[in-house]
Amino acid sequence: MAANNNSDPILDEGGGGGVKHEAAGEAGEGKGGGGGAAAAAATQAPAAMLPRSGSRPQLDLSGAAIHGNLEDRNPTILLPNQSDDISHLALDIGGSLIKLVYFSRHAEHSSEDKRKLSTKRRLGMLNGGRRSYPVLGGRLHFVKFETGKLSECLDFISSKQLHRGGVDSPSWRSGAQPDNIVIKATGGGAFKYADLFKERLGVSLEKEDEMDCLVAGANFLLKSIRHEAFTHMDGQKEYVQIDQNDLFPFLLVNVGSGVSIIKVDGHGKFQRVSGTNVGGGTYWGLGRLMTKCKSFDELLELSQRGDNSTIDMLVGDIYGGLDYSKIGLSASTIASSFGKTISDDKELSDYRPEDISLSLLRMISYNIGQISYLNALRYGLKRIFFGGFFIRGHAYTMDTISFAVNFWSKGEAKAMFLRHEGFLGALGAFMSYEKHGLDDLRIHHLVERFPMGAPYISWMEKFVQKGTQITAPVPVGFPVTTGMGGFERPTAKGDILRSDASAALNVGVLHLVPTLDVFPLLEDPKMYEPNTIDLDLNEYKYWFKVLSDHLSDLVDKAVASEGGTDDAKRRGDAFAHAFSAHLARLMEEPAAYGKFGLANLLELREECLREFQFVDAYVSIKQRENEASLAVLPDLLMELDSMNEEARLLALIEGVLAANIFDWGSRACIDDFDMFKKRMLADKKGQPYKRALLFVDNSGADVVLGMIPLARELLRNGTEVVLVANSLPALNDVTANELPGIVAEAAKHCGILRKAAEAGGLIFDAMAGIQDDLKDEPVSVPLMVVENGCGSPCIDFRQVSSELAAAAKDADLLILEGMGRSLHTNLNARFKCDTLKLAMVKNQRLAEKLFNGNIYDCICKFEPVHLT
Ligand SMILES: Nc1ncnc2c1ncn2[C@@H]1O[C@H](COP(=O)(O)OP(=O)(O)OP(=O)(O)O)[C@@H](O)[C@H]1O
Ligand SMILES: CC(C)(CO)[C@@H](O)C(=O)NCCC(=O)O
Ligand SMILES: [Mn+2]
Repeated sequence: MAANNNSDPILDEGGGGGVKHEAAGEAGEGKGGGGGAAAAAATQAPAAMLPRSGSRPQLDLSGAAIHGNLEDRNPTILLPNQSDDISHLALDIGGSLIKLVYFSRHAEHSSEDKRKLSTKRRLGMLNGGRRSYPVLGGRLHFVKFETGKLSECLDFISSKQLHRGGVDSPSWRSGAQPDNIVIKATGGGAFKYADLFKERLGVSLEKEDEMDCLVAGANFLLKSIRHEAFTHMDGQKEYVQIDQNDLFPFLLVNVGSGVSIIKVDGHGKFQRVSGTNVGGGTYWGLGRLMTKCKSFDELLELSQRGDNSTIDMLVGDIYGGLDYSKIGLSASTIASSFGKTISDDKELSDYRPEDISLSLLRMISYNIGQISYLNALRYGLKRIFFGGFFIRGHAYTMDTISFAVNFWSKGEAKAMFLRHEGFLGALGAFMSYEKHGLDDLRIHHLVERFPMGAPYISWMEKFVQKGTQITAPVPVGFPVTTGMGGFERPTAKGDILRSDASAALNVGVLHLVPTLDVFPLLEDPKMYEPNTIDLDLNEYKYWFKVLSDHLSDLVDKAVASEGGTDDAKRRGDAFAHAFSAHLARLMEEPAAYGKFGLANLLELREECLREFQFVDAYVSIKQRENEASLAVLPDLLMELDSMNEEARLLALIEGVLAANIFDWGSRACIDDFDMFKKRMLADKKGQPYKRALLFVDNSGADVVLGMIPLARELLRNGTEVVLVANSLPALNDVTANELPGIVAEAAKHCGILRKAAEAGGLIFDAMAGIQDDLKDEPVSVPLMVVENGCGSPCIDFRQVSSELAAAAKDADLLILEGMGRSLHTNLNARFKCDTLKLAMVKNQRLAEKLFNGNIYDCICKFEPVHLT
């Protein structure tokens, strides 16, 4: 059988640039193959009815579309942009910046099709009411404006109608004037600008206490976002796993215009213990006066090229170049910030703005770090979280603060930073809306995405023009410490700081998905790590190249999948720019989006396609593959049925692996087949598996000639089979929407499949033209299809669909198939039931790295729970 017949167009080198049509035809010569490639009847739904996930959020398709079976009498019409009329917006109006957090919600797409309902009934999921989730599903967006440009902020709110619940809220569409809209607001501006909001937008600001909000926001982030907090030392960012049971007490330092220092003891339990008026406003204000910079970012950017030793008086300046080691001060330690400017008879204009900016930045950051440490010491606290927009994700600022904390506490206290640094107050204000129920959110309900702002077409054009600007490398300071208390000057990688437009690439949109669950069969969810290999810079470089090389091919496919129209081409262009921008961003800072693994990277690409409204780039390729494979299925089934049980099991597993290990000269790097066979055959007299979850991968030969025949064998043994497929398209992976159609087609050739599919609610009506193969033994166990909650070629078992979680409850066998789900992710994952991981390693580099093996080596890893 051809090695690449279940080729994954991106994950494998072997597969090349696309799904090989011929592969299914070639399958006949192999061990587990059938013959011929005559076209079978189309099995797939037209593109219009494709992905609809109940679990993961959907793209913002702008137009209405029919959902469900087109043949249905009353198909549901989706209004994808529709949202509810709840309060959507909260504000934090500070001395320097206005922060907005707003929520957009997608309507619950009512009618689920018959199949899904029947699956849910079978899985016991229909007993509760419709609103079984305490939290609303939707997205949280984060935006900021300068307080000095308040009217821009008002225009933004007004253009998006955020104060009325969003452009698509019913009240807005019906033109109803909301009479008494109340918006939660915190920060001084909630008092100062209340009248202006009333006047301009007709809304009342409901004031929430600033400190309450800061604490609520920080607690929420630390509780609910997996990679929120990180340390930053010597240019290295490291995410910190927060132990929920050991979070309090901590010190929260919010560095805004001024600095508030708060001791936090629990939810709503805190005390503002100190503060300092030397803060972000000081840096920006003094800096502006002294350097004539026009923006904060310009000032920060200058500092990256500065040398503070021309301005600061160093210990060495005082000690004739020597360290004062007796008290622990190196010659390069700043003895007195700006101290050098006293002795010179120089004017301000004689100093380089770069040097001034750096001196100021160091003075203020160091001072904040030191005061924070003293307060931590005062209350015996070990952890200090720093927020506020003064931090601005700037490496040098964070390093300086960390250095001060580390130096003065002799390593006892730890400075940590928050990805949503400046949004603590606004988030806290947002959380004070009770009806959002955000308190009930758990970590697995949140998915962070990094959209570029599509699908606003006019904006997209701008994006294409600006693409190069955004993708330009952005410098970050990588300061080097010099022993006792000193820093060398930062070495900048370039000369501009990430612009505010692309600063959106730091904080994504938070998707609240209450239907996601932790997979209940994970042995230890706390220890679970989906990604097999850490994406370090080297790995990034490799994947950057793979993904970049493949980009134009993907764009071609995507554009073709949308009919190749001008609009599709434009979107294709925009997608390419957007995805390249993401890659460039991650290359310069792999941890920019939180702790990012290969699974996240691959999902990012799929999400990016969706953002630019490419519903399913591989739709026609998948269709063609399925047809070709279905045409050879009857022959394969016949061949399989002529074998004895043992030979058949081997042929089935090889069929899934899509390789004849011997003919290909490849070996099995992990080969537990005999163990699996023993469990399946020898132990069979005892007890067959009760329920198997089969995680399927690619369309075409992979699913039709690999997984479906394997499913059939399990059914024949009396095992219930649940086929688990993607909720949303990803590459050529088969989706949960497509799979029932494929199974129904396959069932035309096989009584076992047909009976099981009927029992599982996959087939309702007696099908015309069915070939009733009476040789098949009768089975009554059902065959079901459930969605996995993902739109990625990989799977993260911490966040799966509630359907899958329900199906897992009675499962005693998992079969994970394909590189994405059983190699790139989950190779080392342990489950509470027997697990079979099947994959062919279609990537030389990975084969070497993981197994010291070769491309086309195979993995058949069986992990029984009771090794007896
Ligand atoms: N684009 C920007 N414009 C102005 N200041 C910025 C910008 N980006 C970062 N900053 C820094 O962030 C600081 C403001 O941070 P933040 O928004 O957390 O405080 P604030 O809420 O405005 O102030 P306060 O809480 O004291 O009222 C500024 O003083 C400046 O140092
Ligand atoms: C006045 C606030 C709380 C406004 O956000 C802030 O700017 C601040 O904490 N300033 C420092 C004031 C002080 O404690 O000295
Ligand atoms: Mn503030």
